Amino acid sequence: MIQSSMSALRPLRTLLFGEHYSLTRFCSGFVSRMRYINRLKENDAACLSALQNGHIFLFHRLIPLLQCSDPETFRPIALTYSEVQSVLHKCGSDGSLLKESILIGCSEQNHAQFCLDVGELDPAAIAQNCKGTFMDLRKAFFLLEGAEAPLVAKAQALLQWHQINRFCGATGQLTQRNQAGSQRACSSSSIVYYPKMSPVVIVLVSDGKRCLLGRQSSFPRGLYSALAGFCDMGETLEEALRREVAEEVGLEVQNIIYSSSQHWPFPHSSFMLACHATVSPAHSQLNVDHLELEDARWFTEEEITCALQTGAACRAS
Ligand SMILES: NC(=O)C1=CN([C@@H]2O[C@H](COP(=O)(O)OP(=O)(O)OC[C@H]3O[C@@H](n4cnc5c(N)ncnc54)[C@H](O)[C@@H]3O)[C@@H](O)[C@H]2O)C=CC1
Ligand SMILES: [Mg+2]
Repeated sequence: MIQSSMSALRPLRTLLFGEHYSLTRFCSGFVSRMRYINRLKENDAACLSALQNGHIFLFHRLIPLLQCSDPETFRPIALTYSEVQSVLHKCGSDGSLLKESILIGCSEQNHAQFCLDVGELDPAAIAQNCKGTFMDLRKAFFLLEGAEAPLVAKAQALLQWHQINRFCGATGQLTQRNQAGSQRACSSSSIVYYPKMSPVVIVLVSDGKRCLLGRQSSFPRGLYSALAGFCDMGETLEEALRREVAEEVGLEVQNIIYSSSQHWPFPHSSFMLACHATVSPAHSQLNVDHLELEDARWFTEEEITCALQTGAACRAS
């Protein structure tokens, strides 16, 4: 009975996951990778050994080292420990810098992944030795392969967090990081600091036919975006969303629906929580706070589709 129901499932499995699908491997691969990363965060010796067998992504003053396969596609360069050691030697460093690498993940091939900022060394020499280019993440972000953009963003965010959290806020003493770089601790106050993200709500408000987009004066010309704002201490997601929309465009929204979330590295790690919300057409008159937004407008679906298709600036009629 069990056997026959299992074999009945086989075509569906193949359809969903391909010929080489194996339930055991599929589940345990993810679980074991997550447990492995967790163990490396807690065990300095294991983390150091993983670094020696892992892959390292280089940054120079928070700018990632990338390889351009064609003008439209960039990839971060995964180097082995010995490759980085050799590049550092060629650039006049003794290689001790390698211990400052920070754990960022684990590849599907079970290689621990690290990032390292070589900010004290000559970027041109590093780039030449690695056959890559240091490229500002804001420019490269949308040209990176889908799965690699979050990894590079996470690496940059962690490197930045370490650079600006070297001292304990209570004692002013230098803090010490663990080998993985997943925390910093002050030996005087015993405070442990963890990498921080600021929660931000981003909301697409609709009146049933149109949706509301706004722009800050700092945005590139012609760029409009869904409204966004930082959550205040003590607020729920819904309270932050209602307050931000009220502050920025003077509307009271209803029917808040959570959609998805994303880490956003610029300028200092935000945790973006995306929602949809509505206002009734009778209450859609905008009262824009021009201290916060340069402009906000209602856009029709056709206007947005047209702007997305042409890549042109989204302009209201
Ligand atoms: N449509 C948008 O505005 C988009 C925003 N983002 C991200 O969301 C973030 C928040 O959006 P904004 O409209 O700028 O926020 P906002 O509407 O809350 O205004 C920013 C102001 O909030 C204050 N603030 C409160 N908590 C803060 C914190 N933890 N960190 C920094 N400032 C804080 C500061 O005075 C700052 O000038 C942006 O920094 C950006 O990274 C991303 C995509 C689109
Ligand atoms: Mg805002």
